[in-house]
Amino acid sequence: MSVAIIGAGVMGETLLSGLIRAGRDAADLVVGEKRTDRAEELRDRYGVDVVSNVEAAKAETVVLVVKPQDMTEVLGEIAPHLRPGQLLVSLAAGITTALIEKHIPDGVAVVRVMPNTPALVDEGMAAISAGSHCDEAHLEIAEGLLAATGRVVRVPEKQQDAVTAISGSGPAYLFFVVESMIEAGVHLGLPRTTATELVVQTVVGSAKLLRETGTHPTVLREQVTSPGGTTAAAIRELEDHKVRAAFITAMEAARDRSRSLAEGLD
Ligand SMILES: NC(=O)C1=CN([C@@H]2O[C@H](COP(=O)(O)OP(=O)(O)OC[C@H]3O[C@@H](n4cnc5c(N)ncnc54)[C@H](OP(=O)(O)O)[C@@H]3O)[C@@H](O)[C@H]2O)C=CC1
Ligand SMILES: O=C(O)[C@@H]1CCC=N1
Repeated sequence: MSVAIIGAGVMGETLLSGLIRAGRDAADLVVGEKRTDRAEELRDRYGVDVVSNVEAAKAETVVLVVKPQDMTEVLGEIAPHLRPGQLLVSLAAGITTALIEKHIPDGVAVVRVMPNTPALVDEGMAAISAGSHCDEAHLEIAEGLLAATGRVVRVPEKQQDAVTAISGSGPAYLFFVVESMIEAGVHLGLPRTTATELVVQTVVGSAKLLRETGTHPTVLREQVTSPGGTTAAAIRELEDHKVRAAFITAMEAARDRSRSLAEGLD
């Protein structure tokens, strides 16, 4: 099964590297990339063929990983070369399957995916939704691609903007918390390297605890919070600074931005 990736930036290269790690034959993968220096880099690094978008559009499965703003231009370029029976998988935030279907021939199936960057270490979280001409076999192909780099769930497409706000952008919020805790450690007088090691291992350990025990995060937080102790003092400050409310409004903003990304594209 041949797979083309059009748009090999951060997310496109993440998917490409995951497919290679998972044992896909580089001979069955092609990348659509215009910049010659980048094409050379990808050829050297992964042993894949780097071709024009038009050439890439001949693959059985074509994965679009360009920015939402570039999507209609790329669709316009490849649409005359797509044929019924192919599968088009879009990883772009905010771009609906209906918008994509307007630009391509009838009979080309579309799957919308929201992945995230932990896919780079095979701990990705991807949510997939079917377009209107998509059957179970198409969904399984898309699932197979994303399962190479982590977990995959199916969601109704109307949930994709919320998914984008939670797991798509989510790694950035956690890195922001990590940065903030490291700065706090430095503020408290710890060497930066020590603060970094303490925070990174605390995040990894806490994530493992959540996943491996399946215990509710509230219970896990209560287990850390000794009566009248240090954690209670810190959590009170986080509540006073409305950090919980800030998370909700931040994710509403991400959801709204996802909804508006396709504005002006038709
Ligand atoms: N980064 C993330 O965490 C996530 C990203 N996504 C989605 O993935 C998509 C890509 O995002 P990201 O990887 O961050 O962005 P990048 O800017 O890193 O990647 C976009 C890539 O598309 C290339 N490109 C632009 N126009 C064309 C074209 N006409 N033909 C071929 N390639 C083209 C760009 O090349 P050049 O640099 O030469 O312009 C660039 O390499 C977006 O739609 C985003 O919503 C989804 C989930 C998570
Ligand atoms: O910031 C963005 O728009 C993309 C989509 C989800 C994560 N990164």
